[in-house]
Amino acid sequence: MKIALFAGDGIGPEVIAQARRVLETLELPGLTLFEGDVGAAAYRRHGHPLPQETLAMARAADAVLFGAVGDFSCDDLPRELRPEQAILGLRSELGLFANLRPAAGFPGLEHLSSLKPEVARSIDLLVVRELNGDVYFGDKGERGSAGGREGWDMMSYNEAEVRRIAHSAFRAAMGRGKKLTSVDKANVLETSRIWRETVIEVAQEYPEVELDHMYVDNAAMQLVKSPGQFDTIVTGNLFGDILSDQASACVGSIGLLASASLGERQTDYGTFGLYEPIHGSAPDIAGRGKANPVAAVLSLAMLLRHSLGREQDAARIERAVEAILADGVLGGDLGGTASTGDIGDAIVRKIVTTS
Ligand SMILES: NC(=O)c1ccc[n+]([C@@H]2O[C@H](COP(=O)([O-])OP(=O)(O)OC[C@H]3O[C@@H](n4cnc5c(N)ncnc54)[C@H](O)[C@@H]3O)[C@@H](O)[C@H]2O)c1
Ligand SMILES: CC(C)[C@H](C(=O)O)[C@@H](O)C(=O)O
Ligand SMILES: [Mg+2]
Repeated sequence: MKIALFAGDGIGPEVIAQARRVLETLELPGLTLFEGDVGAAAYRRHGHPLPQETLAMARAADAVLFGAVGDFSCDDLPRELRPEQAILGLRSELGLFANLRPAAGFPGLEHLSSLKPEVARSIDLLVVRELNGDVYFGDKGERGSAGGREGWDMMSYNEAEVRRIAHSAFRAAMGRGKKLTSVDKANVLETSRIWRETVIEVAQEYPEVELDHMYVDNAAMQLVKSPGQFDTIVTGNLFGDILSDQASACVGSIGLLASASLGERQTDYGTFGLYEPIHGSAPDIAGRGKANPVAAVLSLAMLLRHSLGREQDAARIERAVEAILADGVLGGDLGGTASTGDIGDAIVRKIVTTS
């Protein structure tokens, strides 16, 4: 079993260090870890945010655990050299089109949500975000116009792209509450019209799943008004990016939400995937022990479940995280005083003492 660790920039290395400690606590037999450079760190060392060696390491691994990329010092670089291209490049080069972003309340943390506790308590949803298409990967550029320089980004989805993410979402919904909400902007966008029609077509193959459709503006509103109505949400790359950050504040903090990015490649142990917190490199708190490592640790749990077939180890980690949060081991993002290392310590201790 091979796991590639790409820590990246800002708080990436801080949270990945804690996830690594948790992984090492499990003492999995036959596990090899590799470390690769991504993001601004890779740009400084190799002149590129996603060096060929890193991509090759990802391809040779059974799974990738990713921290975060992004550094304001790189804001003026051409787009293809910006740190964010590392994660975008990995997602597209590795064919990771299905991004699973679960958001569920943690018992005892309801009062720390941005919502009323009784509303926060009802959250248990999964955002299935398409990750290889949309305005992210369409043609883009800058051109002259009567109004001065004009930036443009092409938004598109074809039926094949929508069909494969719809299948992923319907399958995910089958394993959950059998309710799927497709989020689009079909009242305005042609892209969304094709999206909606294709999702309806795929739905024929999943008669047990109740499907509904919601415009993204309404979905953003419903997510804070009554998030308990959502079970599984399927949406495009851009809408999924935005709604998942919003869902994290409904749960309590962006430092809590994990993600899995999956494609079609199967390994000896499961489905190849890349796992990362939904948050970024958080330059405002980087290097000060203030980052919440829970999202990275829960991303490790998802990795063990989906890519290594180790459900019991995944569940052990998730139980430990829930327990330490209920015990009140909270970082600054949740109004507490625990440092990144304190939270990692508490998770490791909980795993060891409850096994
Ligand atoms: N997948 C990724 O690597 C990824 C994801 C999002 C943003 N980014 C990049 O990260 C950089 C910063 O972007 P941003 O500020 O918009 O988003 P961000 O997610 O890095 O931070 C948003 C806010 O949440 C806080 N936060 C984030 N993670 C936290 C954690 N684990 N614990 C406590 N607080 C946390 C930050 O301090 C900040 O106030 C940019 O360069 C952006 O492109 C990368
Ligand atoms: C860093 C950026 C390219 C990325 C995205 O937009 O997908 C991030 O916001 C995320 O959610 O993983
Ligand atoms: Mg994002």
